[in-house]
Amino acid sequence: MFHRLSSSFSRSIIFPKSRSFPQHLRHAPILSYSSLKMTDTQTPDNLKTPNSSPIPSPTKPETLRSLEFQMGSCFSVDPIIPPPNQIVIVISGPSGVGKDAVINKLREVRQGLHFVVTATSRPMRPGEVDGKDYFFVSREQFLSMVEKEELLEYALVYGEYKGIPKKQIQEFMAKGEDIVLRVDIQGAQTLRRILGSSAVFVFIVAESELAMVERLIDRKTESQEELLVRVATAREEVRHLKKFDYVVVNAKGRLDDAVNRVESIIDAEKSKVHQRVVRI
Ligand SMILES: Nc1ncnc2c1ncn2[C@@H]1O[C@H](COP(=O)(O)OP(=O)(O)OP(=O)(O)O)[C@@H](O)[C@H]1O
Repeated sequence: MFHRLSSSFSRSIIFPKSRSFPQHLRHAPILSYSSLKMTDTQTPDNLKTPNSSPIPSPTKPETLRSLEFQMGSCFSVDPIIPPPNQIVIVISGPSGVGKDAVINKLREVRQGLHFVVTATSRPMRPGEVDGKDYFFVSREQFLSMVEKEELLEYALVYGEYKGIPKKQIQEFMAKGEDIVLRVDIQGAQTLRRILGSSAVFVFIVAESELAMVERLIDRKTESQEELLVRVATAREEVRHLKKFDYVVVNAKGRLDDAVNRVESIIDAEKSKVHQRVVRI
């Protein structure tokens, strides 16, 4: 290193021909051999002068200017890589695995995400809030949205319509937010056809079938008949796992772990060299 520096500095300096090289740097101090920082103990004997005064070290700005001069251009303050693209993350899984629980927690702990509010024709459950949990609309209103092509995807789920309003996604992506969609397996399949690999698909599972069924029973929002349909459907739905990009286990009492895992997926996606590009 020492040899390379000293020999290059001892040669005459040729000004770069680049037009971009700023005028003021043409007069910038050039680091010479004598200005290289070197403590007395490191100085070779044959270079020591009697009663030599301490050699002043170049300041940081001087070093920078000198390096810029030798590189032939100024160092840019622009980011080396552009900011990551916004992502669309689709969270799905069988009924009762805890999709809403994961999403509600994610909402609390992570900034910069927009959780798309799905439109549905199903009646409100106790504790649900219109515009927060879902946009509750009549069947007629829902079908009118379908006709006007205002929905990215829609489906008839357990006898009720559910659909994703396109405008909401476009608006929040324009604001720089990442989009979280919460859909059932049927919806995820349709979204995969529409969005392909431009979106990230995450499958939430319970640790076991029994745990999932117990959660549904404990939730006390379905009748015995409805429970049977959901459980039978869930058993079939687990087979769709292979069409997803990631799987997250939401084990009993371990909701935070599941949410951390989803956050890690978002972080990994944001760090991808080849970013996904979503157009809706
Ligand atoms: N990790 C967990 N440990 C214990 N209970 C949980 C956990 N995750 C969710 N639950 C509970 O399980 C029940 C079902 O969860 P949730 O409603 O979020 O499921 P879901 O997948 O959104 O269901 P659906 O698709 O039917 O709407 C809820 O009562 C919820 O509080």
